Amino acid sequence: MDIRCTSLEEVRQGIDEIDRSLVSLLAKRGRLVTQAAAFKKTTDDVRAPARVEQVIRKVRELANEAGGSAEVVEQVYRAMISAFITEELATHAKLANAPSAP
Ligand SMILES: O=C(O)C(=O)C[C@]1(C(=O)O)C=C[C@@H](O)C=C1
Repeated sequence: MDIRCTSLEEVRQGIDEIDRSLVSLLAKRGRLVTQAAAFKKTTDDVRAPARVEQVIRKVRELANEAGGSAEVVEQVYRAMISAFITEELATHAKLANAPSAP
């Protein structure tokens, strides 16, 4: 059960606390996405549109189960994955240009 806030300050304290957790989880997710680049051959593999749609379907379900907005969660996830794809493409390009081990 969510705590009922009695002031805007209390609301913002709650939001700040959640942001701390979210940013930490985003950093952790980012490190996993970076590792994914090493397992992919082409830039199409990096973009993996079918996987993106699978993730979106899943997080919409999770949002509904949690009593949140599936629309908001989808928008947030599409923006987030787009940023991670940019980062993963950069990692993929670096790996492709790196000299291979003897
Ligand atoms: O699942 C992958 O293959 C990933 O690289 C992760 C991820 C994601 O952020 O969820 C990122 C890039 C792809 O477009 C698909 C999904």
